[in-house]
Amino acid sequence: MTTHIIDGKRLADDLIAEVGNEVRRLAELGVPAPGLAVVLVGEDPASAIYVRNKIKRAQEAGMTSIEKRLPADCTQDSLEAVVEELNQRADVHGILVQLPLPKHLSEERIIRLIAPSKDVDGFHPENVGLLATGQATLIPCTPLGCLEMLQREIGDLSGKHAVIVGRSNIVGKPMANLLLQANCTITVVHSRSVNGKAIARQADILVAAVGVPELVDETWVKPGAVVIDVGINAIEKAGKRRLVGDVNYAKVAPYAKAITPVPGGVGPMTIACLMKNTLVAAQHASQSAR
Ligand SMILES: Nc1nc(=O)c2c([nH]1)NC[C@@H]1CN(c3ccc(C(=O)N[C@@H](CCC(=O)O)C(=O)O)cc3)C=[N+]21
Repeated sequence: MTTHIIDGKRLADDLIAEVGNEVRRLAELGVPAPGLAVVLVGEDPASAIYVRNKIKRAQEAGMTSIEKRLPADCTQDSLEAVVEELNQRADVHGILVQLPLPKHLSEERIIRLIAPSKDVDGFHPENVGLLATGQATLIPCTPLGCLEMLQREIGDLSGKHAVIVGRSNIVGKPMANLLLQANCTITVVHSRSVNGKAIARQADILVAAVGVPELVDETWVKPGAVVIDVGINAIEKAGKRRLVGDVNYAKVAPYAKAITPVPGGVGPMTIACLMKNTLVAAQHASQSAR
């Protein structure tokens, strides 16, 4: 059996090109360019790299982008003031506040403050509720990218047993809702599950989103499963920093029908879906302005 390696980088390039075409088509109709605002609190170098990447991709897709930086010790009020200003701005259609925030700030309050129509992460409780009831327009970027890859790989997902490892608000839970919408049978396993490995081994679709480097090895995987690795963990190996997923790629790949690599899998698709969501938010804004 040859394993298909899902090329997230190429799919992301394709998706961003599609978004770019739509942005240009809208420009010809006089619709202003979609605008994305990224808010970064603190100086974490990894976060700074992601933010730079998001800004670069937005420009590639013909969007405008602004970056707001606040010091790591900023107050809740000062961050809230930035979000409120972005909520008001007509040229900003998407707002992303890079998470996690420093401990002294309330993520929950910030997420609730972002206008739901500009919440391109899909984290606001209103958007979470719309996703859970099948009415979503802004769907969390990572699960959306995973769904896109699964549909390209498998086609119709109806009746497939999807096991999601991890229950975070940003990946595990929305992934479960999205795959349920796509008619999968869903199991979510997590740190308190009894024998999660045996459950994972029943999966046609296995999504690993726990943030534990290389947790999932071949003993977790049914031969022929499609494996999606959401983890992006920086580890030291032989004195060098490198990125690994939540899946032990070398051990799992020979058994999988298809698998996403790290890097070059879910990560680039997450950013492409952010661009897609920003376009969707801008389209809605221009429709409601008419
Ligand atoms: N409000 C919010 N929304 C997010 O979507 C969000 C966030 N906060 N905080 C941080 C995480 C992380 N994240 C990544 C996206 C793409 C790559 C990515 O493209 N990674 C490349 C590798 C990049 C490298 O080499 O370091 C890859 O997997 O191929 C990584 C990480 C989005 N996040």
